[in-house]
Formats: sequence, C-alpha cells, structure tokens
Amino acid sequence: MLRCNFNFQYADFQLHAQIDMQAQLLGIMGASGSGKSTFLKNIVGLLQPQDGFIALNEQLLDDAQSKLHVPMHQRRIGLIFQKACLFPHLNVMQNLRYALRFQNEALGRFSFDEVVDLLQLKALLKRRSHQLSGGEAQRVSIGRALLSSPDLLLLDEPLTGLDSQLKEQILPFLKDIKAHTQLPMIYVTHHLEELRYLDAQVMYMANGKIT
Ligand SMILES: Nc1ncnc2c1ncn2[C@@H]1O[C@H](COP(=O)(O)OP(=O)(O)OP(=O)(O)O)[C@@H](O)[C@H]1O
Repeated sequence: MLRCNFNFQYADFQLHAQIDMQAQLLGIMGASGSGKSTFLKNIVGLLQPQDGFIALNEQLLDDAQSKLHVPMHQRRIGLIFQKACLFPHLNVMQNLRYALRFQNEALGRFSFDEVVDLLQLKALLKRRSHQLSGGEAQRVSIGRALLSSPDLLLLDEPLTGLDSQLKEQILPFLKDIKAHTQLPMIYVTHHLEELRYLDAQVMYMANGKIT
C-alpha cells in the first residue's frame, strides 16, 4: 500500500503529506484549494516532491535524498479525472484495448471480459465517445484504468459534473470494484456521503496538510 512523507511547494502554496495507507479505499475530503489534486499529482508522478519520499508496496517512487523520481509511465498508478478523457476516434472496445497495448492481457490484474462484465460495458463496445452519456464515458475510463493493471487507482472527484441520477449509477460500480478486487484506491471528493456509501477510511486536507 501507499506510504509517503513529503513536501511539495508551489510559489504560494505548501503541501505536506504524511500517510501510511491501511484501508483499501482511502477517501480525502477538503475545501477547494486545500491541496487534494496537488497531492494526487505527486503520487502519480506528474509533480515531484522537493523533499521526503513516496513508496508503493515498499517500492520507492520518489526519494528526494537520493534524487529518485520514477517516471509516471513506470508507476502502475491509474488516475481518473472529473471528466472522462477517451480517444474520440476510437470506439469503446478500442479505448479499452488501448490500455493493454504495453502488456500481455493474460498477465494483467484484470481480463478484458472481467472488466466489461464488472462495469457492464458490453452493449457500449461499438460506440464512439460522443455517443456515450457522461456516466457511461466515466465507466469506460474506469475500465480502461483497470485494464492498465494498476497497483493503485486514484480518483479525483470522478462524479463531479454528473447529475445525481448518473452519480447513483456510477457509485455501485465503484463499490463492486472494491468488493471484487483487492485494488487499493484513493478517492478525492467534496461529498462525505459518497465516502460513507463506499465505506472508505476518511482523511481531511486543510491548508496543504492531511489529518
Ligand atoms: N500550477 C500551479 N502553480 C501554482 N499554484 C498552483 C498550481 N496548481 C494549483 N496551485 C495552487 O495550489 C493550491 C492547491 O490546489 P489544488 O488544485 O491541489 O487544490 P484542490 O484541493 O484539489 O482544489 P479543488 O477541490 O478546487 O479541486 C491552490 O492554492 C492553487 O491555487
């Protein structure tokens, strides 16, 4: 699981994150601008801490002392944003298969069929992204992240922008992923009820500090 103790500094903002993740699903709440996305960007490798370390399953990903910074594409960390980013020129099946391009499906954490079943994507496989609702597109992007065989899945307000009906359609899928896989997840949201529904361990971010 994730262990970190690091500092990251923007010109006017300092993040200090010390976490020893124990639960499979860690929820992070906090006011706008408190540093939640900055935290996730350091974990995934988009940003690099100025000091301290980040380790996943006891493997160091960042270590400021030894100047170690494992590049993002070697981290095996999936990141889901607010808005699904699918390739518009590919259909759903091709978008999902894109995640398998660098690896043998048989060696992956999840098989293609398993992900299609889990997220109920079968009826959507031939559609292009412009033919999907926001909730369907988000399910595809979650499926694509799972097929990349992550060791950790980060979800940055994945339901923001979806109406309440669509939110209610996505949350059970996330609950199923939690129930049927061992995949550790960090879920950032402004809505405590989502974390309660997912039975997450809850931490709070305030002024760049996690408590
Ligand atoms: N590229 C950047 N350069 C300088 N400062 C930045 C940059 N990106 C974010 N910040 C600042 O860092 C702080 C934390 O931003 P961050 O996006 O991590 O907050 P957040 O908790 O994710 O907010 P929200 O809930 O609105 O998404 C804010 O004060 C923001 O203005």
